[in-house]
Amino acid sequence: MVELADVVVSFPTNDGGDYTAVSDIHLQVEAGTFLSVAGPTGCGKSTLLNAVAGLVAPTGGQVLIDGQPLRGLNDRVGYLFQQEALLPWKNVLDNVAFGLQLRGVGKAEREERAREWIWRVGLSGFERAYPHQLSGGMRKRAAVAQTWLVDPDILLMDEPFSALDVQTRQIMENELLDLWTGSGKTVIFVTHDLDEAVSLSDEVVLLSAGPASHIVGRYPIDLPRPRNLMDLRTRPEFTEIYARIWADLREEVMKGYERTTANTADRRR
Ligand SMILES: Nc1ncnc2c1ncn2[C@@H]1O[C@H](COP(=O)(O)OP(=O)(O)OP(=O)(O)O)[C@@H](O)[C@H]1O
Repeated sequence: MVELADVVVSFPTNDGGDYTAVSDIHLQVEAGTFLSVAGPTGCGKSTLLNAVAGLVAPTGGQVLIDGQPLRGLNDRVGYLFQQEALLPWKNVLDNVAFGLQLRGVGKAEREERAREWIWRVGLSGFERAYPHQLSGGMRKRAAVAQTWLVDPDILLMDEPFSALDVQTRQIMENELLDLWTGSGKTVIFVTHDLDEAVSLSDEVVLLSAGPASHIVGRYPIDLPRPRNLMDLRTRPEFTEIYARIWADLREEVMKGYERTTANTADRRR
């Protein structure tokens, strides 16, 4: 289980002060849950993921993994970013196998395991291709294989599909659910896209507008699984829960927007 116990994260500002990004975050994520975090832009979604990854140390409170306080980097997580994570000078096989190479796994074994994952994500035949020779969707598939291959218990995903076109994105979301189903892995998925959050998740957590962003709502998503995302979005149960969360999110988005425009007006004066 991942637990954020009264987590506060502040960053130093250029004028010598502090900016509190998130505050009083109390959240328990049961093992095997698919949880999404949504909220207005800049509210601190990535900061929370970074805290779970151990890339950012909380200024207050703590992150607990199976009840143990996290110190330093969290070696149980795999992190899938929005940005390209593949190394441009390595081919698909070497990119996918890279995590195992870092762990000292021998060449023959890591290549065999990488080939298995390359096949699972539909990239067989492209083992020797370099990232620039692949489409955005194929690069994302390779990154999914790279993350999944090292078999992390916890997957942190920061808007992983946002740069993809709509159709590729839907295909990737479906594939992600297929991979996750039955894996027992805990997923914490950050997205701007409420539609994506509702369709994929067991629960959606909504953060308030920053600064000192906190949790304003937790919404269990009781849609049946397995889900076919191509059909799910037209179902009345989907639109009902979507509309409920959107009403709250919209309020936070407007608050964030008003604060940003007020700050801009102050600076102009
Ligand atoms: N390393 C840092 N140093 C200073 N400020 C930071 C740092 N990282 C994040 N912040 C600030 O903390 C706040 C939250 O940032 P974060 O990237 O977590 O938000 P987000 O919700 O993921 O944003 P977006 O939705 O735009 O991707 C922002 O105001 C950001 O400027």
